[in-house]
Amino acid sequence: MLVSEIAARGIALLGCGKMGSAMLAGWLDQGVPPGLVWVIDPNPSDWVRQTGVKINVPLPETPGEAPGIVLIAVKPQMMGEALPQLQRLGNGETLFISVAAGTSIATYETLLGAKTPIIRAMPNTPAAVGRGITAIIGNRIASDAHVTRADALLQAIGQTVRLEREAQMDAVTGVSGSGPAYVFHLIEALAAAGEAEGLPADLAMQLAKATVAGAGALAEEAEETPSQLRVNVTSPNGTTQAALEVLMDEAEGFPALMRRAVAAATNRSKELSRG
Ligand SMILES: NC(=O)C1=CN([C@@H]2O[C@H](COP(=O)(O)OP(=O)(O)OC[C@H]3O[C@@H](n4cnc5c(N)ncnc54)[C@H](OP(=O)(O)O)[C@@H]3O)[C@@H](O)[C@H]2O)C=CC1
Ligand SMILES: O=C(O)[C@@H]1CCC=N1
Repeated sequence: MLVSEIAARGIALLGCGKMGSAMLAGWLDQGVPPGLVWVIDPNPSDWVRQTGVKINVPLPETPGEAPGIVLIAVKPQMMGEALPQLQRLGNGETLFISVAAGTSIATYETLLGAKTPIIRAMPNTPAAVGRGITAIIGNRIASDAHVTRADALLQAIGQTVRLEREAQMDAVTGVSGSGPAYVFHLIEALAAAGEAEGLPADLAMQLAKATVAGAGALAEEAEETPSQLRVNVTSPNGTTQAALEVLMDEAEGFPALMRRAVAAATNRSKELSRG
């Protein structure tokens, strides 16, 4: 299904910051006419302003003319203030898709009505270059056709995966939603370590970025597992082995640290869901 077909009845984007803009860029790239997009955001960026979308224009009131899709991309903390203006589109023809972390389907059903088709989604920021991954799950009202439409719309910014249970969303947020930040921090730390070993800062950063980008591409494209790819780098008693003995330390190494980091993000997502 083409994104431009899905957008035929219009898309309203509530919140057009980093994530909303990444999605908007993906849709426009895929041929969605800007005139079919309503952006609701108090401070749209210069980029959003020059796209030609309708900005802070009242949505049509007439039944049948309301946007077919509302995509919610405000911070969870702003939801109480932002969402009520769209309440009248609940319990109707409009499909709601939310990318907000830690805002449960039940919260939307309370605000919009239990008969509203709702898709909860968790994307990540590589969406800005069309390389995101978004996990999705629908409420009981959402039909296969609704989920397929949401899936196709979110594929404009990368891969999608469908979840079996909403409860999985907290761990998904901890792994892929927040995950890009861990990788960016890895780049920072790798470059800083290179500098500490005497490399100039810009050279260390270039090496670190290209290494992470290249290893990521290889992990996605190669037939071998990441474990085998790691083994392929590691010569017996060589340099990599020396580093991995530090990184794989059971108590203080990378796996233990990552376990704690992902648990912290997952728990924060659960806390946000409780409100
Ligand atoms: N960034 C990320 O990596 C990811 C974010 N998410 C989720 O995406 C959502 C958006 O995050 P992100 O794009 O990073 O945040 P941003 O702050 O970049 O974007 C949110 C936008 O909403 C605007 N806004 C604030 N109040 C209102 C309102 N009342 N009505 C309409 N718009 C409003 C903000 O304007 P202003 O700046 O002027 O306040 C801003 O432009 C969040 O719920 C987050 O959990 C999900 C996955 C990954
Ligand atoms: O930090 C956050 O809360 C959001 C959700 C996932 C990534 N950013």
